[in-house]
Amino acid sequence: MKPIQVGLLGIGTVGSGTFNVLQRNQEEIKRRAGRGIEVTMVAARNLERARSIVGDGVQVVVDARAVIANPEIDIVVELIGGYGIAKELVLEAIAAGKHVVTANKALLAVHGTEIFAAAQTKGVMVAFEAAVAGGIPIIKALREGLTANSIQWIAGIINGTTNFILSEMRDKGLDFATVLQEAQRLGYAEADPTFDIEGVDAAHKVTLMSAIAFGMPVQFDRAHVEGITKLAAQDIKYAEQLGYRIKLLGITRRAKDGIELRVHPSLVPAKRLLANVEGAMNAVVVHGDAVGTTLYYGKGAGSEPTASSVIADLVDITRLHSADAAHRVPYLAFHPNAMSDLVVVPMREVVTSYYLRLRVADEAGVLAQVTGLLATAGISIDAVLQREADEVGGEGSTQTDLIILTHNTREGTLDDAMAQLQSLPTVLAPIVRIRKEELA
Ligand SMILES: NC(=O)C1=CN([C@@H]2O[C@H](COP(=O)(O)OP(=O)(O)OC[C@H]3O[C@@H](n4cnc5c(N)ncnc54)[C@H](O)[C@@H]3O)[C@@H](O)[C@H]2O)C=CC1
Ligand SMILES: N[C@@H](CC=O)C(=O)O
Ligand code: NA
Repeated sequence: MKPIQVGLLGIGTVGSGTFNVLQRNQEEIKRRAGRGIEVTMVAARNLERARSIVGDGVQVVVDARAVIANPEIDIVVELIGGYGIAKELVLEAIAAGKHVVTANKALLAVHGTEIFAAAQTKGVMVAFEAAVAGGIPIIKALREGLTANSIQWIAGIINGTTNFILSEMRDKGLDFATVLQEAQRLGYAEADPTFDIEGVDAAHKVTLMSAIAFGMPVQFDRAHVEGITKLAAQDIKYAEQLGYRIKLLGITRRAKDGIELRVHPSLVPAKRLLANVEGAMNAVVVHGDAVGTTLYYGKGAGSEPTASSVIADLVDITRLHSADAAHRVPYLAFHPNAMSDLVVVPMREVVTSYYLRLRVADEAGVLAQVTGLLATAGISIDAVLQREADEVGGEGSTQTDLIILTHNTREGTLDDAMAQLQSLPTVLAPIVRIRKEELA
């Protein structure tokens, strides 16, 4: 089947990430979508810069309307931002019968009602996973995974820029303006960063979540919006001393007489997971009546994390419009004829790091013997801890424990080295081995 053809409007931070990830993972994405997905046309302000990203095989134009007018384009991806030209282009794309994918939460939170109505009339999709919490699939979770629930409340850190600012100020003692500049340099901030620091961006996102969670129209104008600009450093410090962290939260909750919709700095107990979400990371807690509390965590901003969500929407649309209804959503995510015969790696070939505990004779040269043997096997050591003999076996003990953390190594290599260690006369008990995962 011919690849589905995509036109990108705007190729800045998110647009370039979208192009690059689609290129890099094209084969795998095709096997999931059941059909290739190709960017064939890009509208950009700076043609030279755009060409340096997409190369010669893609048509690059200044006029975004030329993309919409191209009958070959199936899906228009709006990555310009703002309420101005972006709104006109989205409505024109819908009117032209194109499906639309957008990361533009500002546009949807303010003009969503009009845009969704237009799309409904034309029978096209408007998908916006990237608009809320960047790379975290929170829209899909709310709309599909939690569909059985009466959602009770949602609370989240949904602006990466402000969370980054709060974290860096607290950890490094840096001042507000310096950290904001860094957030801009890293591509986290909105074109107008007051949207971030005054809580507007978070309010756009919580407005979209409230609509999906509670089945109500988007009502950004009703949201309470407070940012972090009035936060004083000493309050952050005092909160810390009381066992709290201050986070900018977006909250929406089913209340007795309606729905709460609010963004403001909040004290969160330091032991909560949300309190430990640092830097540009986002996290959303959703409480449903059936499932209870669930947590979604990941990168809420940046080029490729946001692109990850844009492309997920492209795959969704491609699947929904596949001719073969039985395969619209493959049972195992990949289409049955695109599965590959990958083997499961035997444990001896797995590469990870290890904690080893050796009960050894408390005599000179044992540590050197053990570490020497590991070095000969090519296993590099991350840390060593030798316990005092009397701590291990009581006063006058002749035994002690040697605890070793290794760097990554092949398990087979470690197995062989462990067998050698075990046979040393100075190793007095079976060696304890626990695998260690950094999970970063
Ligand atoms: N950067 C991020 O981490 C995230 C951004 N978003 C949203 O994604 C959208 C895009 O954001 P970024 O990529 O960060 O912005 P950006 O400023 O890096 O890119 C926007 C691009 O659109 C171009 N552009 C402006 N007017 C145009 C026109 N008429 N025709 C063609 N191109 C035009 C600009 O020259 C620029 O290259 C915004 O709605 C933003 O809120 C959403 C989630 C995360
Ligand atoms: N400016 C936003 C970008 C993602 O939506 C943020 O900082 O979270
Ligand atoms: Na998302």
